[in-house]
Amino acid sequence: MGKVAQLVMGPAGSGKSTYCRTMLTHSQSIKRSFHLVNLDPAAENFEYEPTVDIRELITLDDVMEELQYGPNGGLIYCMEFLIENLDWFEEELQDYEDDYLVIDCPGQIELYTHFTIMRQIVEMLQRLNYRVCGVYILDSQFIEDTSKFFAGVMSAMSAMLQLEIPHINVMSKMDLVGTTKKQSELDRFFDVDTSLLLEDANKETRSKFHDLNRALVRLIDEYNMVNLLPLNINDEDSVTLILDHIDRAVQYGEDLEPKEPRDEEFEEEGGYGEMD
Ligand SMILES: Nc1nc2c(ncn2[C@@H]2O[C@H](COP(=O)(O)OP(=O)(O)OP(=O)(O)O)[C@@H](O)[C@H]2O)c(=O)[nH]1
Ligand SMILES: [Mg+2]
Repeated sequence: MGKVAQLVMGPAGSGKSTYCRTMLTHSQSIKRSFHLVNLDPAAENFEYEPTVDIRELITLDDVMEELQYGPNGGLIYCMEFLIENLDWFEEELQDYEDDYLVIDCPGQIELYTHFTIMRQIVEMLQRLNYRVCGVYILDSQFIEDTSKFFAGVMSAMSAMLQLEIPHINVMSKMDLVGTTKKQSELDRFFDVDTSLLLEDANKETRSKFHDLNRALVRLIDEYNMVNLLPLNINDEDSVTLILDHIDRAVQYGEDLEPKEPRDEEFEEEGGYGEMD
């Protein structure tokens, strides 16, 4: 089946760790074996024990205490330390020959805009024959207004351009907007109609910014940022849909041989009717 890794990125607090937890729960219900990899040196508790954990190499608390770094500088220090010790990471991954990783990343936006750290991690995974899919999590507050939406989309786009891997964007915390926004307002962002976006953006900004709005909308059109998938952690279908997109992006399972059912399984399951 080959090796697959979801690299879960996004701004601080956007719901990356919750997404990873939701994916792991989902994987159990569909009987796939996913491994959680934690790359956040400041992470606290996990419901699922990470299979690989950067905190075994370095923790943010130690860096802040011993080197007197602040939290943001300290985090970048930790990630650079990981890059200097990529052989540690490689060794930790060696045991997993044919596997599926869900990699929880830190929320420092700098990692996705101008540092090359994530790119180096992707290159290492590719060297180990992982097919990597970028999963960029934006939370639903980014659809509160058009300028926030632009800001979110720009950050997702910079990650996408920097990493050059199959990429999907997920809008998390949709359970929080369900009741407050009308479906027609939501469609504007999910099934992006850029002319409506431009209209809204122009209403929200002074006229000297209208050219900029037009340029941003054109960029969204050209890079096909329309692909924003809603995640409602209480709705299994939304998780299934996201995983389907990722499967297609990394061509998961395309190299699988069709399986013959064993006789007893076949009978228990009631013949061909129940097979998947
Ligand atoms: N209602 C709701 N709350 C969520 C959802 N996803 C995350 N949260 C909450 O948002 C906060 C941040 O979620 P995390 O999953 O820790 O976000 P993160 O992106 O991993 O955060 P950092 O690692 O600190 O960057 C927590 O209080 C979560 O409980 C969601 O889908 N719905
Ligand atoms: Mg987190």
